[in-house]
Amino acid sequence: MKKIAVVGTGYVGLVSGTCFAEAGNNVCCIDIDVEKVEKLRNGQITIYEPGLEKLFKRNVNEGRLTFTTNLEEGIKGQEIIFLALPTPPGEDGSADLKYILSVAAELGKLLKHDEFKVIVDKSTVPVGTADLVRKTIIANGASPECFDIVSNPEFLREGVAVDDFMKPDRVVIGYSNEKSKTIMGELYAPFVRQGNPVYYMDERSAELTKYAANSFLATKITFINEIARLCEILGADVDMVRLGIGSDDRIGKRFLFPGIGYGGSCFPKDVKALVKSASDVDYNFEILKAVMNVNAEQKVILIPRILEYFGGDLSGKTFAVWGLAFKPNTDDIREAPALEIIDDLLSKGANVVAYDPEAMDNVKKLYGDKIKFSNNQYEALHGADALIIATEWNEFRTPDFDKISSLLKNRVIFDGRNLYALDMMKKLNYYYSSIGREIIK
Ligand SMILES: NC(=O)c1ccc[n+]([C@@H]2O[C@H](COP(=O)([O-])OP(=O)(O)OC[C@H]3O[C@@H](n4cnc5c(N)ncnc54)[C@H](O)[C@@H]3O)[C@@H](O)[C@H]2O)c1
Ligand SMILES: O=c1ccn([C@@H]2O[C@H](COP(=O)(O)OP(=O)(O)O[C@H]3O[C@H](CO)[C@@H](O)[C@H](O)[C@H]3O)[C@@H](O)[C@H]2O)c(=O)[nH]1
Repeated sequence: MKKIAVVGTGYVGLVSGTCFAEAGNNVCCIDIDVEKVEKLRNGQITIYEPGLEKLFKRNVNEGRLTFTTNLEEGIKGQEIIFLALPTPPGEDGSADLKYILSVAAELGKLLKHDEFKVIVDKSTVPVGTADLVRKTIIANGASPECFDIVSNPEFLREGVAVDDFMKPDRVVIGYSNEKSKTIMGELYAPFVRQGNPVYYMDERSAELTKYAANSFLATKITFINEIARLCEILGADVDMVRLGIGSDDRIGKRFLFPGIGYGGSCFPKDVKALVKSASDVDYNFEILKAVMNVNAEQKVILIPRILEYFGGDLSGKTFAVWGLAFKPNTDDIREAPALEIIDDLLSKGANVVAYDPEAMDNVKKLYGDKIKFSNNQYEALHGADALIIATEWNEFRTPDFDKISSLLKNRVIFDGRNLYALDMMKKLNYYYSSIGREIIK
């Protein structure tokens, strides 16, 4: 059993804190957001993540998982301190380290000379941050003997975060001190029983591993999105091409689904930050610059198609939008393609009625009454001129097409996630435009 503090109780902090507690550790999560901590203390979960609530409630009830807003109280007696703080893009695209460094400065004042604590960067941070955190802590009064820094990037995906955390493909630990390596190895032992590796490496390699992983996956998605564009021009079907290449182990089937671009809180900001890190050392990361440009176009690739279908004028038209979250099984709308599509439609004078199983509350906070929200996927279709599918929630995969046809003004679907078979859409007599496939007219 380890005694752990997790500073920052957002997505990563809450998932990792809960999963560490589930493995029998004593975990105190710290956040400056008073309202959030109050809810969590009362056993109320603050994010939608399948499978998390049950573990969260069990560990809160059994006293292994506690919450506070007070850093000093939260780290008291804890041997490992995780930093799960935001690293949003700054104005120049670089990861903004203000949250990490302000907590590091506070820790410098709080660390006691007669205790040893391992301070772990769980946030996604640029190469050199471990050094910077170490220097900041020392500059604020802590002696170098009373702490060590470890870089332990997190690879969980939203929507399947509990599984990703409990059974990680790999754990990456960047360290410079044998004592910390042993402590981290003991902490992760229950999570790597599946035989998956723990890679121990230097801190700088661990920091770069995280950016390289996300940037590679964003590149893979962007590659298939460009193949999809080519398929449309050449009359090929991207879903066939995807299967044809994905069954080669060297390429792999995963993360090869074409769509309306990658979004979320990680890929967009991490690709941008790696390009900036590279340019800071005079390296021009050309592939990633292209990835960013292609993805920006991909997010709104449906708009010219919609315009063309409606003869260039969307004013007064009403669009039903299914899916607002950046991907299914989450309520997260950060950098969601749906929002860019909605903004574009509104700017062209169209009306939007949206439905998402989990993300509507978050969108309401941003849009107020600029768009309408419906109680279920079918209600959104009443009198709409077309349906736009932006997120591949399971419940959109096999809908009642009779119902859709009776509710929509026209049988028109723009599908950003390739949910339906072309043959079926032909039979149902729809105008159906998807990504990298024939348009059914
Ligand atoms: N979301 C993901 O799926 C994911 C996965 C892997 C890695 N990451 C990385 O993990 C880091 C955290 O991401 P997130 O999505 O959990 O962020 P988040 O925005 O959901 O949560 C961050 C939390 O930190 C809190 N906070 C801010 N300043 C604080 C302070 N001084 N003291 C205590 N708490 C403070 C905020 O109130 C918030 O609750 C980022 O670097 C991100 O890139 C995220
Ligand atoms: O074949 C695919 C797979 C994903 N996406 C899109 O890519 C984005 C990101 O998806 P996903 O990676 O599943 O979600 P995240 O929760 O953002 O997870 C990514 O970002 C996290 C934060 O760094 C990392 O920890 C994870 O390993 C990494 O997968 C979403 O918009 C998806 O719609 C596609 O378009 N096609």
